[in-house]
Amino acid sequence: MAKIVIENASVSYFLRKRGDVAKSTERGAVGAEVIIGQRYLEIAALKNISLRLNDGDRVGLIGVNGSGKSTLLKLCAGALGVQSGRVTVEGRVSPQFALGSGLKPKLSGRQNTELKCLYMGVPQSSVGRHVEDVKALSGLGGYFELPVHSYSAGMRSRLVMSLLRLVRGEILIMDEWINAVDPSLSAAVGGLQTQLIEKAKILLLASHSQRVLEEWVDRLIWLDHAEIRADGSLQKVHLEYRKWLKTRSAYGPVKQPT
Ligand SMILES: Nc1ncnc2c1ncn2[C@@H]1O[C@H](COP(=O)(O)OP(=O)(O)OP(=O)(O)O)[C@@H](O)[C@H]1O
Repeated sequence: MAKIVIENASVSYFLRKRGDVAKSTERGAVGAEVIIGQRYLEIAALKNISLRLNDGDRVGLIGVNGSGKSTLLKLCAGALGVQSGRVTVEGRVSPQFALGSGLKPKLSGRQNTELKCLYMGVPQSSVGRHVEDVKALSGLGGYFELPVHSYSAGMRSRLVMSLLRLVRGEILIMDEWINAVDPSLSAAVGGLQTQLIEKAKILLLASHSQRVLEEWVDRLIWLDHAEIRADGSLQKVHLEYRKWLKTRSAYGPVKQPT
């Protein structure tokens, strides 16, 4: 049995105060509230979040930029602690969203893949096989042995997408859908993603794409300014979200009704 239970959890990021901090509390169209403390600026990324994900759940996360989606994914993946509240995770977590982050530009595709194997908990005895699998899927050929800083943007994407080979676990946590660079790879990676999602006991997926959400989830959680604004069926919550988007400006605070 896999489950995630979050009880009244709050997460803040803290930044050292520098310069004219008063301006940093100005409200824009995106992001969490910035609070001026004695020595630090506090960004309140999640406030009093409670939610429960059970075996079989296929859940999407939506919300405008900076509403807290990635922070919630990190919390569920055990990559962040809470300031208050409690998080209980039962089952092995696969944080797919972390695949592209932390690539070392000076290391080769092969060396980066070996490091990711360690991070993803691949047993030592099968690292070699997994690295060869990633190389084959990537189609990078000899470039797999060259430093990542020498790759084109598309080649880098190929490496990142091929790292999907290393993902395993009961709870699949995915950030924005990876956009494939060319059709030959997208078919292979798409197939791999489908297999992973079908095998997963719980899927938690943050995406701005209605098409992606409709394909994979049936429950939707809408985050707004660090809080859960709605949690329900995909159709109902997406409709509410779209209506709400029309009432606000993309550049500044919410429009006043005329
Ligand atoms: N490492 C960090 N240090 C400081 N603040 C951070 C950090 N990561 C996120 N934040 C802040 O926390 C808030 C929530 O960010 P988060 O990345 O969770 O949002 P998001 O909904 O995933 O956004 P997006 O759709 O743009 O990816 C934002 O206000 C952001 O500025």
